[in-house]
Amino acid sequence: MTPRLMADGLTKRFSGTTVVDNVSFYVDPGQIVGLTGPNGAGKTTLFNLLSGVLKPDAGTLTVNGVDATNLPPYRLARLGLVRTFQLARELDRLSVLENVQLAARNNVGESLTGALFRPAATRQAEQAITQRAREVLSLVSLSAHESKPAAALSGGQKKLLELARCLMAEADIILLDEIAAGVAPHLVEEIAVLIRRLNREHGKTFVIIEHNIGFIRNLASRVVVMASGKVLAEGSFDHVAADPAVVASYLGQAA
Ligand SMILES: Nc1ncnc2c1ncn2[C@@H]1O[C@H](COP(=O)(O)OP(=O)(O)OP(=O)(O)O)[C@@H](O)[C@H]1O
Repeated sequence: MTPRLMADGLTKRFSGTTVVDNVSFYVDPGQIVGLTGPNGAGKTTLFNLLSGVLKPDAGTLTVNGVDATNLPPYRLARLGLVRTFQLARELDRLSVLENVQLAARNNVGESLTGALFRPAATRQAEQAITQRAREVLSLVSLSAHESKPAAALSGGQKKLLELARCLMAEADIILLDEIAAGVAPHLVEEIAVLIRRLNREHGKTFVIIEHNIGFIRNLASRVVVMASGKVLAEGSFDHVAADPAVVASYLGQAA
C-alpha cells in the first residue's frame, strides 16, 4: 500500500537553530494521525514543511507516491494534499458559498480565456461548481448560512468552512492545524463527528495538530509526539501516553 504521505529526514533550521530535526514518519490511506507535543516542539513548522509553505533544508516529502519535496502549496493540492490554517484566512466579505466555490480545484470562472471563448461551457462548469459547493456545505452543516458573509460566522463555524474548502479542493489528505482551538465545546464535538464521518464514509486521510488531548485520543488511530524538533514517540494513544519520555517532555513544560 502506497502511503498517502511520507516524510523522510525532514529538517528545518532558522538562523542556525534546528527547529525540525530529521523527522521521518508516514501516513497510510484512511488513517487519522494526531501530531502533538509541548509548545515549541516544532509541530507548526513541520506542518509548514508538509504543506509546502516552507522548504526543508534537508529531507524529502512524498505525497501519494510522488516526490513532492519543494513543491509549493498549489502543486501539493493537485497531488491531493491541502491544509487548514490556524488563523482563518477565508475572505471575510465574500459569502460562505462563494468561499467554498473559490476553493474548487478547477475554478473555470478564474480562466479569462474560458470565460471569453466558451461562455456556455463555462456557465455549465460554474453551475456544477455551485452544486458541488452546496453539497459540501450540507456535509459540514453550514447550508443555512450560505448567503452570510464569512465574517458573520462563529469561530467554530469558520473552522467548518475551512474544512469545507479542503473538501471542495478534492483533497484526499487533509492537514488540520488546531481545528478545535478556541471552539465552543458543542462544536468541537460536531467537528470530531464530521472528521470521523469524512474518514470512514469518504475515505479522507487526516493529520491533526492538536493541543486538546481528548480530541486526539477520541479521533487518532496513531499519534506522533514531537519534542525539541524530533519525533519522541509514535504509536497508539495509549502507547505514547505511557511512554516515560513523553510524560517527561510534558512535565518539563509544566515545570
Ligand atoms: N520563522 C521562524 N524564525 C525563527 N524561529 C522560528 C520561526 N518559526 C518558528 N520558530 C521557532 O521554532 C520553534 C518551534 O516552533 P513551532 O511553532 O513549529 O512549534 P509548535 O510545536 O507548533 O509550538 P506551539 O504548540 O506553541 O504552536 C520555536 O522555538 C519557535 O520559536
